[in-house]
Amino acid sequence: MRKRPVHPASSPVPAGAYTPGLVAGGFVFVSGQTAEKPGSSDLVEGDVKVQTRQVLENIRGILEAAGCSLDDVVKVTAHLADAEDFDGYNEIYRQFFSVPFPVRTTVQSVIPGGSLVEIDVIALLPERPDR
Ligand SMILES: CC(=[NH2+])C(=O)[O-]
Repeated sequence: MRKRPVHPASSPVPAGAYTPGLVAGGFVFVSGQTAEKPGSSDLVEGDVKVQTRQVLENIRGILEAAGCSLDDVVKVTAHLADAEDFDGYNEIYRQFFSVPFPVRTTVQSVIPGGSLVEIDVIALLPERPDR
């Protein structure tokens, strides 16, 4: 299969016409994740730190279901509803990634649904002879 969908039961229920993750061409592409609780479409309650942690846990679950981890992430795009939240978001982000950090873009955006943060990533799948 040229595109393998990744949709673990633990990931939030997609709120639109997208798949949580797609494996293609040796990469895992993860859709923008908001701070929804696992298996739900309800947002976790809390500030940008709480929400960033939830978003990154959601991304971790999708990557693990695809066969890789946060250590394999090469590209991150993050949207903050309020640029003033940058420091709180960045503090939590640093707890999930280590040097060499993925390349990253962080912008302020209008995020539908009320999440304070939305993040999408691209990760490299570890090489395996059967893939
Ligand atoms: C939440 C999301 N990824 C979307 O595109 O609606």
